[in-house]
Amino acid sequence: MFYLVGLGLGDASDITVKGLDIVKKSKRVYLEAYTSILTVGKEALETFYGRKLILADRDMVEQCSDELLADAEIDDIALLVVGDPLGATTHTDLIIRAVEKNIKYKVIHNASIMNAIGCCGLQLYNFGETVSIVFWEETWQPDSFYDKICINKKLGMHTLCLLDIKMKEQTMENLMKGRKTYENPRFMTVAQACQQLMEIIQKKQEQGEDLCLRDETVCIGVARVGSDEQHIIAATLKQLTSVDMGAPLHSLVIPGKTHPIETDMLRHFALDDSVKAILQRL
Ligand SMILES: C[S@@+](CC[C@H](N)C(=O)[O-])C[C@H]1O[C@@H](n2cnc3c(N)ncnc32)[C@H](O)[C@@H]1O
Repeated sequence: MFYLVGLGLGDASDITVKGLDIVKKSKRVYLEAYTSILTVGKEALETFYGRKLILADRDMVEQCSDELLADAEIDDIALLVVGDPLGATTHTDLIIRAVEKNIKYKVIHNASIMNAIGCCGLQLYNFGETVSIVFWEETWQPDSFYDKICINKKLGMHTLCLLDIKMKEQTMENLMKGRKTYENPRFMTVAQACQQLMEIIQKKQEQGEDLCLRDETVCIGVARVGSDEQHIIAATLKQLTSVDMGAPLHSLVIPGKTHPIETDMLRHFALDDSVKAILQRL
């Protein structure tokens, strides 16, 4: 059997009882560590699970699935994925390859950023399409995520923005060994995402386009959701460009039309009185 086991969002103890049983009994256990991270490294997971884990990089999962799935017809093989195995990260390609090899599979679900984002006070029912904000390079500065945010906003829907992770192989290994020396840029911060959004707004303004986002639009930055160090700040887009949300992972939420209860919750996370005043007028 091939198991995809979700690890949740916080630390080693967020695995489900069912997931832990599978980890303990599986012949090989891989840890997918390139799409997301926990606040603890591989060693802490190994100590908690009481067994060794094999690091699975993007190449192994996407190009060398034969190696990963080897003997899964007869033995139990598990792939651990931070969050939910099918939340935001699509591991469906791996499932398709298992099915094509006549390997049975099971998904053990867990909390995902896709549902835990409810912690910011906005109703999950009212979210539109999730977008990814990628690191800009000198010659590659895509802004299609802005258009999607505008489509959601026009429909009154909130947007969850997942922020880019650029990981070198060595970086991943260091991280998984629990070394918390995060070089920049590796995990996009809320401030970096807001900076890129401000640049897009400025460009659109110069081109005379209608704007769906402004410097003073209240947005919500979240960091390390689901961990003991979870941090949530509601502030204007401009303010968020200089707010330090601390260690990764970060996400950004752009509210659409807010219900009074949602606004009440946002007020609890307001950076200062000026943000509370804007929320009061929504
Ligand atoms: C590609 S998604 C992987 C999602 C994961 N499989 C899940 O179900 O949560 C990774 C992105 O989600 C966001 N993210 C994941 N976990 C997070 C957390 N605990 N706090 C804040 N953002 C998080 C970050 O923007 C990160 O770059």
